[in-house]
Amino acid sequence: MSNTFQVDLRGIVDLLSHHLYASPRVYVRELLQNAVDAITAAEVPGLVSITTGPDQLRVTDNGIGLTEAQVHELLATIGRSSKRDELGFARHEFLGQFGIGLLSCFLVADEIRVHTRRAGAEPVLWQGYSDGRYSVSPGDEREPGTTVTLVPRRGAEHLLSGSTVRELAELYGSLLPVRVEVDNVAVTTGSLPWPGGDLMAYAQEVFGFRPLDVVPLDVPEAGLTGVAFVLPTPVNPAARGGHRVYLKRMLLAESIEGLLPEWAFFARCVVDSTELRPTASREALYDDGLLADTREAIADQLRGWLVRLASTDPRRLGEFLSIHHLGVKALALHDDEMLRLVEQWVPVETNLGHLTLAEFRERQGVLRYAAGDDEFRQLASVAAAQDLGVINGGIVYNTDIIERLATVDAEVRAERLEPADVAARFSAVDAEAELRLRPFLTVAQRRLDKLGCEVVVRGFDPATVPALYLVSRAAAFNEQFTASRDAADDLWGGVLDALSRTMPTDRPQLVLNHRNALVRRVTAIADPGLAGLAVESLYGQALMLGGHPIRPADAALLTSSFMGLLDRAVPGEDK
Ligand SMILES: Nc1ncnc2c1ncn2[C@@H]1O[C@H](COP(=O)(O)OP(=O)(O)OP(=O)(O)O)[C@@H](O)[C@H]1O
Repeated sequence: MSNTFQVDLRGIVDLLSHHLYASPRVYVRELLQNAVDAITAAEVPGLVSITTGPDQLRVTDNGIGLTEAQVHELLATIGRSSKRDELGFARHEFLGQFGIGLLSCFLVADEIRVHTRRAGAEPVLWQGYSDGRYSVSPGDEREPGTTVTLVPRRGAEHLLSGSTVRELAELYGSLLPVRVEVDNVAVTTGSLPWPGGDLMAYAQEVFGFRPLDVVPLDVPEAGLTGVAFVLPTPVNPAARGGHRVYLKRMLLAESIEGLLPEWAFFARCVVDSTELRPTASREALYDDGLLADTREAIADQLRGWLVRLASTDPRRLGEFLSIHHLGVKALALHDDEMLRLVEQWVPVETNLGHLTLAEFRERQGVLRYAAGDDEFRQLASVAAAQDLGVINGGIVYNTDIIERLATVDAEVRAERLEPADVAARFSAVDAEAELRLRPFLTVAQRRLDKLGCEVVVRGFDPATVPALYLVSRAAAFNEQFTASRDAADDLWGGVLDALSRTMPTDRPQLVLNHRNALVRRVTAIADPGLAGLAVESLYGQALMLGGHPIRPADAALLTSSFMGLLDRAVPGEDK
């Protein structure tokens, strides 16, 4: 036995309003679309005229109209559309295709009236109700075309008011190639705002900003033209910005995602396409191969813009990067194009001044970086004095970008600056001076032994730096390790003790600069007590200069050495 599906219209309308369309306001778009399609089918110079009033809304077109048979077939059959071919494919020239758009009127009205006439046929009046009934009767005499009348549902009157309808018709339809009037005033502009025109003003109007630059877009395979506006202020690349997309000049939505690759976060586009397809809700682009190709083509055009800027207008590129460098750098971590852009164009802080990574590599042969800001500050001037370039890897993403460059490009060498690299370039003091320093060094070493620090004297530039506290990575690990062992309970402490026997034992060093006049005077102090206090002070100063953590033992030492020096510096007798 074969039966036919029954359709519960209320259920379908509920489905549309709550699950398909984001807002009942889309009914204006659907009515406009049907009118424009009817005009396209009729191949006449068209006019869509919308009139509003307290009791009803009317949309009249001089399009192809419907015969009585078509009214039964098309208006009363959900999912039936005249805009698909025999094989069910959307016919290219039309906006609609799904055969459900008219139902959106039930989001705002309980009754839809369609008064229509096909040239050479009798006029027909179709009345459909949201409870699923419909009737067909002979219509009054009229010109070929169609008038759709909606009677507002109670509570939905504001959605059919003159001002709302005008706003919506303008929003969706302002670029349509067919003239559309609301209460006798045109809402259509008749032409696309690009390629000519005042696009700066246009961006201000639609997006509310004055772009840094305007990039024309053209993707013939998607029948796409438009513009990308480059944002004049920084944005978070993770916050997806939508694009304004028109399909066959009808607005799809103001905030469409997926049109640009993630790295192009700095652009907002307005485009019109004849080939891209909408989803059934007409609120998003259908995600197919054509959309992927289009995305790629737009990406190429934006990339081309960046490359062009680099060669023709570096000043503007600099401006662009100073606004968007954080986003560009963030994306450089997973996008090779952006990585190259950063390498070539984004200046980073180095101890040789601000340079791009490419410039730095050209001069130094290697991307040598200090992993943290503190490490950089401590070593920058000393390393520079030894002709050792170093990049501040402590600034956002720098270290990750440098390491990634070395991973993707075999030619690039990245090297983390080890304090030992700097120290290796220091010169030893001569044998005679060494001998003279010995008593001082013995005192100094005794004072700093309890802090696990080794004291050495070397000559290095700049002479203004009296002392450096150098911690190799192994020593830094050792320090942390000792701190956790001290804090651990017996069982865990035992495990850590056993481990410590397998660890390298190099200790942090306090390197006193023999070229520094003060240090030279300190090393010549005959009084061991005063020499000890001076070394402790230099130790404290070097710790702070390098931004090293001050442990409780260091703090105690700093206080006692300061008090000791003060005691000796201030004249007078204790009572
Ligand atoms: N103003 C009109 N003039 C002539 N025919 C119309 C008009 N409005 C609707 N129709 C006919 O009714 C059919 C159904 O319209 P409906 O809006 O439900 O779907 P559609 O436009 O085909 O597709 P979509 O769901 O994508 O909008 C259309 O295919 C068209 O044949």
